[in-house]
Amino acid sequence: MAKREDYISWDEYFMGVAVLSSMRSKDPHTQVGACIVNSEKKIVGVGYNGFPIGCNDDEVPWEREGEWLDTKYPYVCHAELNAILNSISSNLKGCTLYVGLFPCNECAKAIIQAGIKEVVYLSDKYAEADNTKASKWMFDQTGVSYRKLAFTHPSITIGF
Ligand SMILES: O=c1ccn([C@H]2C[C@H](O)[C@@H](COP(=O)(O)O)O2)c(=O)[nH]1
Ligand SMILES: [Zn+2]
Repeated sequence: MAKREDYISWDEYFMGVAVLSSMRSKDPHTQVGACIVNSEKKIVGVGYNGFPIGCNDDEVPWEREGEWLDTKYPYVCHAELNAILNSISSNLKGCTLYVGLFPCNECAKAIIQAGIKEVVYLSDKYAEADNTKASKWMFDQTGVSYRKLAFTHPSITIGF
């Protein structure tokens, strides 16, 4: 019997883990997941956007607009930062980060400082925002490559 031919690629597999992680997010507007992979194609960290451990999910706001302190923005911990902080390895040098949304400037700084060398993303919906432009400038300066996921499987179904 011949081997299966419709298996998913490594990129699809790791982005699939990132997307699955995003399904844990409680953000009603934008759910982001991230998956860090080392040079041996082993997953060393995953994360999603959410409030810090100990912050009550029911008390913190998920608003996007209004007084800054009454929005989610000062409190939410981004998927990429959570993946880095959750990592099982203290050394992320040369790793690739798969993420649903192009990293913001704060995450870009953490990615660079951690030694991650490649970012694979799904959506760049905030490409025109200054913080995304700053991320790309920093990645270009520091040799962190980035590319949009190329896929042959537009959807992956998980059933239980
Ligand atoms: O690099 C990033 C940028 C954003 N996020 C998170 C932070 C928020 O929970 C959402 C963005 O919310 P909007 O309502 O789309 O402004 O995405 C992230 O995890 N990583
Ligand atoms: Zn961020």
